[in-house]
Amino acid sequence: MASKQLCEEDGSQELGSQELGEEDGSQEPVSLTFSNIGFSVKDRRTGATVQILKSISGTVTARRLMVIMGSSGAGKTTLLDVLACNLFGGGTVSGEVLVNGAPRNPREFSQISCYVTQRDVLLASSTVRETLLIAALLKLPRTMPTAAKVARVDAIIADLELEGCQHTLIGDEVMGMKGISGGQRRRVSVGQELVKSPNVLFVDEPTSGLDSEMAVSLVDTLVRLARQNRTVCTTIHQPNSYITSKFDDFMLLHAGSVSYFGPWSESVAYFASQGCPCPQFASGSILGSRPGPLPTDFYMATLKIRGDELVAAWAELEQASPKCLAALEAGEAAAVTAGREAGGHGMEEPTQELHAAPRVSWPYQVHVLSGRMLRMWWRNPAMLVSEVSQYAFMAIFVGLVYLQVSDNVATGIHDRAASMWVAMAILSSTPSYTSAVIWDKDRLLLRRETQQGMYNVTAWFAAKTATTWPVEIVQTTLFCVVMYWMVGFVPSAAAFFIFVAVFCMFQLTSETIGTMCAIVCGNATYAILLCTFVLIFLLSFSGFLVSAVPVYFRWITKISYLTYAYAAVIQNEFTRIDLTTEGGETVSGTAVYNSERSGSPLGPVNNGLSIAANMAVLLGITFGTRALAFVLLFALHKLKRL
Ligand SMILES: Nc1ncnc2c1ncn2[C@@H]1O[C@H](COP(=O)(O)OP(=O)(O)OP(=O)(O)O)[C@@H](O)[C@H]1O
Repeated sequence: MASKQLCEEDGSQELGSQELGEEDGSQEPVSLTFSNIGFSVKDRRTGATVQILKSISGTVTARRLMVIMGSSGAGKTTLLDVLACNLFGGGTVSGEVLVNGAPRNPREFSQISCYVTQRDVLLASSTVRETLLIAALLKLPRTMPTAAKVARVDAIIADLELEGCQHTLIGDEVMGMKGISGGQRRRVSVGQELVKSPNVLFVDEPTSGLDSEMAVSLVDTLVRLARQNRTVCTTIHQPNSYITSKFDDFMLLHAGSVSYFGPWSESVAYFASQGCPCPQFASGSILGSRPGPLPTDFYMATLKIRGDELVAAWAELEQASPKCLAALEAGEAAAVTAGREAGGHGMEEPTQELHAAPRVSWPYQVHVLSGRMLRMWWRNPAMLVSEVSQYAFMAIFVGLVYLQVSDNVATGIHDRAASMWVAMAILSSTPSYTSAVIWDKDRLLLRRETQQGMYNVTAWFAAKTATTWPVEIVQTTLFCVVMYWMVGFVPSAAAFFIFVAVFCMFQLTSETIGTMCAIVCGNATYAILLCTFVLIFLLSFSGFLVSAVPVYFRWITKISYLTYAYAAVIQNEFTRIDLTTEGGETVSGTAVYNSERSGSPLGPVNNGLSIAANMAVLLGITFGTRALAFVLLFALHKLKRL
């Protein structure tokens, strides 16, 4: 019943043909032909080339469900990655992929195709409904009314039987957020892709983690989608007999090569012709009346024993005659007739012009993403509380160590300077490490969703900055409020606000440095190592230690944000206070800062710039590093190295 709903919707019956018509206009039958596909990577240890896919050829046709099977490690996912233009992390692809007979344009192809990957990459803090709604809001054309987008989400929820958990969080056990089950996650991933009603749908192991009833229902959905003029290619693990009865075309891989490709219905006869009769169908089977293994189970078992032989036989056959392609063409004609008889879409001539629907505007992308990022904070109060209490605890710690510093020259100078230095050491490491760890989760979601064409990487970065920076500023302000008054710095509103402003810029820069390290390294462990190295480097070459820095490293003090931040807060404090000696003599703090008094320890800190000038440079560094982080992100995203 629910399934019917989705079909009707896709047939533009329910939601207004105007809006969907626009989208369906691009829903032309697409056939994907690939020949001699190879994929190789370099072995990290030996440097030798490892051939993962070897000369794979085939066709995926509209209205037919194409299933790729093979043992674990046979190359199914890699083949889907190649066909879906979803390769990350290097490797060399060879061969040719044609879309409706014309060379594939990856950009255009990504707009008409969708890929449900094996691993579900979903935002833990969103509910099922929100996840699908955000996909609909960002993926569907801007000309489509929001009500129609919501209606489509409703239809998908019904079709994938997610009504019962639509308001449940996706969740993440590692984060301590209880959420939906593994099977429900799989369905949400498929639903995210169905939102755009793609022409071509790649699905990697859609049934893994599902019970058999749900697996059948999902495969039924894929068949239905195929019959609606779509090209559907999927890998499936351990299908039951009901599921195999739905297969149209079938490719069997063994160690990166094809051992059979053609209509599913002909596979039994083909294996029999190679001396491997499937017991279930063999006449005079020794199994008698007992049911034999399913053909798929039999093929997998046979490949284990005679895999190389079957691969060689198939290669020979392919060279001799393109039998499989001819068979597929025959199969396609049958499917079209079946589609007509079933009252499906009328047959349209395949076209080579693939139209992309206009995407939603950039500000709208930022708006939707910002909302989602903000929700993440209040949906996960434990995370918010732990962040805030962490800063409060650190501030109390510094405050207690340097509680109410004296105005005595002997200790007052040192304690003020040291407390600020310790605060900066804390506010350089904490936010940078946190952002490096968070990036690890963000990266996968960003990669997946930009690959799905949901939004631009620029929109994500703008939303991230717009939502993270206010939280960072609140945390730093809290830190400063507690520490400033506990340590007993000069009781002046102007001095306090300058102190807060400098520390906020300092903290934002530290956070960006952590993000940059994470973007470059690609994982949190290496990012934290790199971050530690960078921060130690910058801390060692700034402040008190400047005079000890070798001449050839002096340039580092000039670019270190610590130099300017420290000079600003020290100057802000010392130029407003007077200190006293043991003998009761009054010493001006300004004189101490300007080293007009012999033995002043602040000489190396004074960089000759005013407070305003130091703050201006710090502001420039804050925005400069942010811009640099964006350039890095953008470049690695373009190079598919995220
Ligand atoms: N970038 C890569 N670098 C090194 N090896 C790779 C790379 N990509 C894939 N492989 C290797 O290629 C082989 C095929 O991997 P693939 O994920 O395509 O297999 P699969 O058939 O989908 O397996 P499964 O069913 O277990 O998911 C595996 O041995 C895998 O380790």
